[in-house]
Amino acid sequence: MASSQFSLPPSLEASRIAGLPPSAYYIADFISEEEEQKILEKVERAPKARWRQLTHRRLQTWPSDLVKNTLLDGQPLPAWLEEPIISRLLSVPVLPSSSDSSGDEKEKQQQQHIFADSPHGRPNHVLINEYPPNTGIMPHKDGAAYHPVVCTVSLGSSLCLNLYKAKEDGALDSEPVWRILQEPRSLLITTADLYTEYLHGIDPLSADVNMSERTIANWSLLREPSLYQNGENQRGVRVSLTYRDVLKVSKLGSKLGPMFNRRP
Ligand SMILES: O=C(O)CCC(=O)C(=O)O
Ligand SMILES: [Fe+2]
Repeated sequence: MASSQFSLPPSLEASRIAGLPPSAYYIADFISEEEEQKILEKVERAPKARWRQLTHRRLQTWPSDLVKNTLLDGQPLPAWLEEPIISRLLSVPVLPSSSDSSGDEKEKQQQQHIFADSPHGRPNHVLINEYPPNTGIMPHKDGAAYHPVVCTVSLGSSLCLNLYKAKEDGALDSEPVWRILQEPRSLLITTADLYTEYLHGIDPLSADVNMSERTIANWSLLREPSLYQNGENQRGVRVSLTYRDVLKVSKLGSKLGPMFNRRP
């Protein structure tokens, strides 16, 4: 069987998830099967010390853990997390190209790419989470360390991400307001209100159920909705790569004095 190829939309606008607060985007075939396999191998072969084991889930952080919400400048991201994902991410304009050349500066920037407004103009940090069936992540917000653009590439298996609205008193409705199905090789981008006003989480289930055009926000953007015609998704091991721009990067070298601060 020929392996699948990636396929990008002309602009993110074409991949907007309708019915969600602006802006969330879903691209089903962001990477090819071959690229997916290469990345999964790298994740699995990372040195054991790279993994942090939580009760049910394990994770890796690249290039390093944050210290007080700060990324210590030093190591760049490894090549296998840079290519092809970051350049592909930055190659998709947010808005369709307009024939009107008199567009203002703001509009031009938005046309560039999804990280055009972030402090470093690109993601500088990747969190890798591994979810065997029956594992998930509690509803949470991603907090103040990052620019509010989250790009998640899914590998290995499909599962549903739930979005919750926090009530005035901080309590949480038990039912999600929306569910997004993330297929392997897909890219999900969430920004703005979805970052600041809503929580996201993954239920620890062996299967996602009750899925349909009515209950899954990105149903019309799925690669293979026919796989879920009975409303069910049996989960396998799903690995996610979460790309973000950490706002604060500490120039450790400059604190150590001029000897350490020379750049070739
Ligand atoms: O795996 C995912 O899709 C979500 C991960 C997540 O929410 C996080 O790491 O903050
Ligand atoms: Fe998160």
